[in-house]
Amino acid sequence: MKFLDLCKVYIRSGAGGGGCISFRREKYIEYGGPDGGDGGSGGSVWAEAVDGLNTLIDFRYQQHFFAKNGQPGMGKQRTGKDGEDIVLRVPVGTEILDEDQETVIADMTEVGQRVQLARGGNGGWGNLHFKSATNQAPRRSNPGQDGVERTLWLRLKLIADVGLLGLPNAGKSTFLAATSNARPKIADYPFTTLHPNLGVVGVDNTEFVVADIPGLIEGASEGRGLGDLFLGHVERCSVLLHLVDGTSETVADDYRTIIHELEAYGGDLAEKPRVTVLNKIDALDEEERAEAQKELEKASGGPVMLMSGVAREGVTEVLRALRGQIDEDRLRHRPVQENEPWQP
Ligand SMILES: Nc1nc2c(ncn2[C@@H]2O[C@H](COP(=O)(O)OP(=O)(O)OP(=O)(O)O)[C@@H](O)[C@H]2O)c(=O)[nH]1
Repeated sequence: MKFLDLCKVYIRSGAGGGGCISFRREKYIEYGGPDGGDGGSGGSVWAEAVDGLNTLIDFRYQQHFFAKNGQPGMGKQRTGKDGEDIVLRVPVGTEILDEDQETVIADMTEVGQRVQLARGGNGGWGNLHFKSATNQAPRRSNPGQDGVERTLWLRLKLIADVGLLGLPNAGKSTFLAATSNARPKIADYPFTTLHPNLGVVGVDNTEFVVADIPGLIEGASEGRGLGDLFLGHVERCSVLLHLVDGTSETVADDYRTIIHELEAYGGDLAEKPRVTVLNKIDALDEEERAEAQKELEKASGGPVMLMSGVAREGVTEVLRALRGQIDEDRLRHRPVQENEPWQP
């Protein structure tokens, strides 16, 4: 799965078709009046934010978007055909920038949002339009208006759906590398992850974005360690994935350390839906698994899933659980639709 967050596109709207000069010619009718039709309009170029996309990869394969010109007008008062519009389908969170890469033309933040990037040229008037009391046989028509050509940049700012939490060495980078396109550094020492890594994760033909947050340590919310810097990113996630290292002697304490940090940070972080996972179960036998799971369930007061990022055991189940939470969150935050019955 590839992932791209900046790309250049060339767009051009269609020119309008020219107006037509023509006169009615029929048997037994002398001096038939003007009957030249107008040109059709050129196609416009639009951008539309759509659901279910989270990369700009398609724009690597196609960068040119030229709408068709309008057709010229014709005799017998026939108007030329309009050029068809072109729509660039972009993921939600895409910014459209001018050629300078600085001026933001549009920020596509909502599904269905549509912005016109280049307007198609108007069609020219045919000579029928120029008929007047003093000029019954005008030999005049207008050319169509030119199309507009632009170079634009698309920049995708992904907002992570899932924030990965856990003490240093809990296996966050390993999980992200195993499930997504992200290639984080993995090492057997704390704080391998210095910047949040974003990865697009796929499960059951849907995708979502996971952000790896550098290991939280005690006191991170007061600015110690690196964690605090990145808690801000977690704030916008709809669900948190909390990984606990199953090989630790102190799983319950490890769990609480993170929860305390979340509470200390404030906002609604601690109230966010969470999926709690006991990781590295490949290194535990049956009995140790059960014991650690029980301990963690007691500490968290909720269900605990078992997983091994390395052996890929239980990974799909965890991804499905996350997907479920993301969907629930979307339903909760969805704007009320028109005509939707009110529900208390
Ligand atoms: N046995 C076992 N080891 C694992 C598993 N997942 C990760 N590890 C090991 O645990 C160590 C730390 O893994 P990372 O993925 O770097 O942990 P992290 O939570 O991202 O660590 P930081 O980036 O430092 O916060 C590495 O040596 C991994 O090989 C697992 O499922 N089973």
